[in-house]
Amino acid sequence: MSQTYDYDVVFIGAGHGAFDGAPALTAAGKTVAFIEEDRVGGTCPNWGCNAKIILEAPTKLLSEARQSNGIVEGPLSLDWSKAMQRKQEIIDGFAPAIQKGMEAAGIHFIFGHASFVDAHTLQVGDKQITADKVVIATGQHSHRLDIPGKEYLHDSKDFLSIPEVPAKMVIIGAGFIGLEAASIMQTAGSQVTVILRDQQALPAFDRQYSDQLVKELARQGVLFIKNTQVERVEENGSSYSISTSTGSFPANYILDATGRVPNTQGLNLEKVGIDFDGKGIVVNDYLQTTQKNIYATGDVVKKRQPKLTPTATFESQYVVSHILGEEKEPINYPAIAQTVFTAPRLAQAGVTIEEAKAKPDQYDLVEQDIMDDWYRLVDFETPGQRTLIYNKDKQLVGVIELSDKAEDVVNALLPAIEFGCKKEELKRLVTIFPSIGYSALDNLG
Ligand SMILES: Cc1cc2nc3c(=O)[nH]c(=O)nc-3n(C[C@H](O)[C@H](O)[C@H](O)COP(=O)(O)OP(=O)(O)OC[C@H]3O[C@@H](n4cnc5c(N)ncnc54)[C@H](O)[C@@H]3O)c2cc1C
Ligand SMILES: NC(=O)c1ccc[n+]([C@@H]2O[C@H](COP(=O)([O-])OP(=O)(O)OC[C@H]3O[C@@H](n4cnc5c(N)ncnc54)[C@H](O)[C@@H]3O)[C@@H](O)[C@H]2O)c1
Repeated sequence: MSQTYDYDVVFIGAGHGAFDGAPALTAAGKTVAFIEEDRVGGTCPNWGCNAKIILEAPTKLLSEARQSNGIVEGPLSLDWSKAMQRKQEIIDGFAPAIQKGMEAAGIHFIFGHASFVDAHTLQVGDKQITADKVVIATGQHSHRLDIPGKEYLHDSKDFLSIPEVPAKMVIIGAGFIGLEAASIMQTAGSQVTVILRDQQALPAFDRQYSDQLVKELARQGVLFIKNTQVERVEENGSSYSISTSTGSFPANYILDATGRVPNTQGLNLEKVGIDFDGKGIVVNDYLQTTQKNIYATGDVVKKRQPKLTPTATFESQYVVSHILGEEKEPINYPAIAQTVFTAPRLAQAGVTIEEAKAKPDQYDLVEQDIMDDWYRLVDFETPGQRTLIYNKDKQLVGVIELSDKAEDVVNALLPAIEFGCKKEELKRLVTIFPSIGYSALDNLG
């Protein structure tokens, strides 16, 4: 233990930005504490990825059955309250399990809101905690529209506990959260309307692909209202009326899915000279803030890389290696895979179509219709497409796919993208047949 401080390292926040890396510190003999103001585990296990994918699972079964052209038949129905109960039972186990695991690794928990007193001192309630190094891993919270009637809007945390399937649901925003919620609820039986302030859904993805996903969700019944500003919401008996620049829309439930904002509030960052803005905390190539003994990881960091759980994990592990002196090089992000968990999925990794088209001297694009592959018929897949991107050395450097299994295809191709494999080298892999992994690697253009 340090001579002068209570702890060698204190993490503010107990999400993936903290708990994936921290045990390596105690294993190396460092003293470590987590300060957490809410549930241990943070967003992903409690009100993000895990809750979402558990709720989506039964709707996915329903979609697959519907796609089977009458082979799987019968009066199929979804019991939403049972789906919600199952989600809650699984989720309830995460926070205690993570806390137990961390405590077994020798990490202390301090509960409350942390704010800086100075670069080595944190205030939590009436206690002051000192540390040689601090890691800010405070994540993000939902952006909330500031309009008349905003009290009738729900955020993603509320949505993941929605008690019943509303007859009509309006979703404001067509990013990850908006489209995943639209896909789940339309399949579960709601009439979903998604309001976009501009033309394009999912700006993180190539326009041709995001348009194709919107088209597919519209075919399933989701109504998309583009180029529309939401102006106000009024209560109308047991429902609501949403007034916009292009008309009024009725709803029984409204989801405000207009983005997420870094949790920099109430930390007293100005006082210790840490630079930040609306996109997050400024860090250098070692994830150090403008105060060198204070690092930042995960969603709260201002960065180009997607703000996802595996990114937070990678950063947490990097920071710990840097603190231990094992890693002296700047952080070198790998290809980061990402998926929108709609039905169908949209997934990508590596060089994007936009980047490839901007540098035709460096990249070649191969566009593929996935339905050319017989294996896609096995699970009654809906039509989809894939683009592979190769560099001039014929190494696979990027992929984007819209299909029911896009996340597994991108995961299967990720090692090839990250380690710069050529098509001929990948032919050496003897994978399991028949499977989506085989299919992904067998059909490389
Ligand atoms: C609805 C939803 C679905 C998502 N789905 C996916 C997905 O499918 N796949 C994926 O990869 N990513 C997904 N994400 C993103 C993913 O959840 C985040 O990238 C990840 O949780 C970031 O981890 P983090 O540790 O940086 O932050 P968080 O998990 O948000 O943890 C931060 C913690 O800090 C605490 N905290 C904040 N301020 C203070 C303070 N001052 N004092 C004490 N404690 C504080 C918070 O209470 C919180 O527990 C989703 C997010 C949402 C909202
Ligand atoms: N599958 C996943 O991995 C997953 C799922 C959910 C969330 N996430 C993470 O969480 C982040 C946040 O997701 P998100 O969906 O909240 O944000 P987002 O940035 O993906 O989408 C926000 C959407 O809201 C729109 N918007 C913003 N302000 C608006 C306004 N005033 N009126 C109308 N529309 C407005 C934007 O144009 C955009 O389409 C994601 O970027 C991602 O990092 C990941």
